[in-house]
Amino acid sequence: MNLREKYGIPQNAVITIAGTVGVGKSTMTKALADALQFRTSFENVDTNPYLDLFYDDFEKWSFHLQIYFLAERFKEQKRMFEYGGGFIQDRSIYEDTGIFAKMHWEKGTMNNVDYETYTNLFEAMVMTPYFPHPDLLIYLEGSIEDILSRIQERGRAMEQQTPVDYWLEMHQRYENWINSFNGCPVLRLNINDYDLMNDPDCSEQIVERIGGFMKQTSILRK
Ligand SMILES: Nc1ncnc2c1ncn2[C@@H]1O[C@H](COP(=O)(O)OP(=O)(O)O)[C@@H](O)[C@H]1O
Ligand SMILES: Nc1ncnc2c1ncn2[C@H]1C[C@H](O)[C@@H](COP(=O)(O)O)O1
Repeated sequence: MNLREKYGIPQNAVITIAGTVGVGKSTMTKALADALQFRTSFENVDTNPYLDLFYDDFEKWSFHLQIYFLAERFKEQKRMFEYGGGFIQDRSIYEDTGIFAKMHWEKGTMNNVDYETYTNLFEAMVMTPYFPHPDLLIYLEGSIEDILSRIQERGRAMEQQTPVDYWLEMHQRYENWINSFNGCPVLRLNINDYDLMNDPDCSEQIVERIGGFMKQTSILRK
């Protein structure tokens, strides 16, 4: 019996991994997809035509980048639906609007007209009964010190040159955002409570928690 069957996780489940930049979403996505034999849906940073430009000039490129991310995530949503689920997704679509677009608008690096155009489009596409929400959102949380050292260790040039205040603000916004998020069930995992790099049993422990949590939330929803 595989881990998915052992812990009663439905074959068609869609699990999305949320959390601030550098917290460990991609690493968790790979580990869970391997453990559950699920497909992955990644953000593709290397082929994103706006990301470098955006980090060089937030004001000029924030609208273009948000539209690009929205289109990419929507296409991924369609792909997951067409396969009939069974996916681990690296970052949820909700973070684009709830964290990034909102933060740039409030900081003045996205103007009012662009923000309104973007939010109207987002709501028309996502906030409808036709949009399938994930079965579970796993929220990865950790201290800002650990997250900054992970961003450093990963070494993406565009992120290294960004002032630390940007990451501090984002970290704070994530905490506020997740406390009021109600788009789907949320399981919080603290990055100090597992060690995907050195502990071979850790994936199974996480799958066990997911299975228990999904069982509990499906009973509560009945
Ligand atoms: N459980 C972990 N323990 C130690 N380092 C980790 C862990 N998960 C991720 N990392 C490291 O932290 C950095 C950021 O991880 P990544 O998965 O790319 O984050 P995200 O996708 O959230 O931006 C990478 O260098 C990765 O190797
Ligand atoms: N919606 C977004 N707006 C601005 N920047 C974004 C958005 N989504 C992702 N990003 C950036 C943040 C990182 O530099 C890369 C990849 O994110 P990661 O958390 O490392 O997977 O894209």
